[in-house]
Amino acid sequence: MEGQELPYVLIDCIGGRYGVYEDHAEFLEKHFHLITMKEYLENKKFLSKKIRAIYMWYHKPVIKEELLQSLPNLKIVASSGVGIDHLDLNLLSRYGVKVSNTPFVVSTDTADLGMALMLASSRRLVEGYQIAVSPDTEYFPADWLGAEVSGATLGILGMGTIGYKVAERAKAFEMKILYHNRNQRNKEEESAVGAIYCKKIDDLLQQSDFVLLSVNLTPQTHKLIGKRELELMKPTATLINISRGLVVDQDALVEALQNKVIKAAALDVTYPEPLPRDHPLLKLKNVIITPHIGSATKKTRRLMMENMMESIQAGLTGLPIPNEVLL
Ligand SMILES: O=C(O)[C@H](O)CO
Repeated sequence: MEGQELPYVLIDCIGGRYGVYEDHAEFLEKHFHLITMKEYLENKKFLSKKIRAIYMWYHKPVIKEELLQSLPNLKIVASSGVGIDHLDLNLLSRYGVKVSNTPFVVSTDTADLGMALMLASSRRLVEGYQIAVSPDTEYFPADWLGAEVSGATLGILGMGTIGYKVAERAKAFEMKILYHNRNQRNKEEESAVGAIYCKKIDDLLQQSDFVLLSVNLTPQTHKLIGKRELELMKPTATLINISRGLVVDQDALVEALQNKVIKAAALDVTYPEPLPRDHPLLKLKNVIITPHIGSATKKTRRLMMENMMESIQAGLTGLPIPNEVLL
């Protein structure tokens, strides 16, 4: 409203790999007074009482207790994306700070990426590209074959919104779909996509040609896939991870890939991100890695920003917060 001061909202920075996009910042500045971390640190005395919300774009700024102590009027943290493993919800709740995320707008793109990774890995797109552009390689190497996706068995670990969207896509590829959910079995969704519920993860691992991880990272799913689980998979199977790197024991994965315990891996997430340049996963031919781009399309990132803006506005005016994350 005219004459009224815009609410002060803390962001990490504008621009760069994890910074708020410039066009998003331009839009947000119509509604908020954006303060970067740098500005905040330079003028802490004045700003600490002013800031009422944090706009947390790609897990930044990092929120530690010290920051919360210095922001007495902080009401809400709006976090981009669906995963909230980077937030200490108990700590935030102790400081009376509400949290929101953007779960629904990211699911379609993330599911698309899961399919893209499965297809790229099975049909060896990255290697194929290298063959096509390399002047020295034989153009159609005789024994250079991929594996078929259509008709193969896909095991989805974590049939939430993203997992379900992967299943819808896999159905169109005539795949046999298995799934496992720790907590709920959804019979309606299951029959809509023709998926078969596996009560035991082990059954899913043993039967799948592709195992796709779309679980949240929680203490229960931390390193859910380790040496034992990899050994249960078929030697011809591929592991696809669109959830969080820490859902997989990465050392065990490297070993399994080097020793051909499983055939391949296609990963949008690792730990750390990015991997150190000399990491063994970057040297293996049977691995495809993308830089955590599940939601990285123009439209989705814009929707995420709009969701976050709406949550902050609701949080600051006492209205119900869309996509509030409850403890
Ligand atoms: O959780 C998500 O939506 C993305 O992986 C970014 O954190």
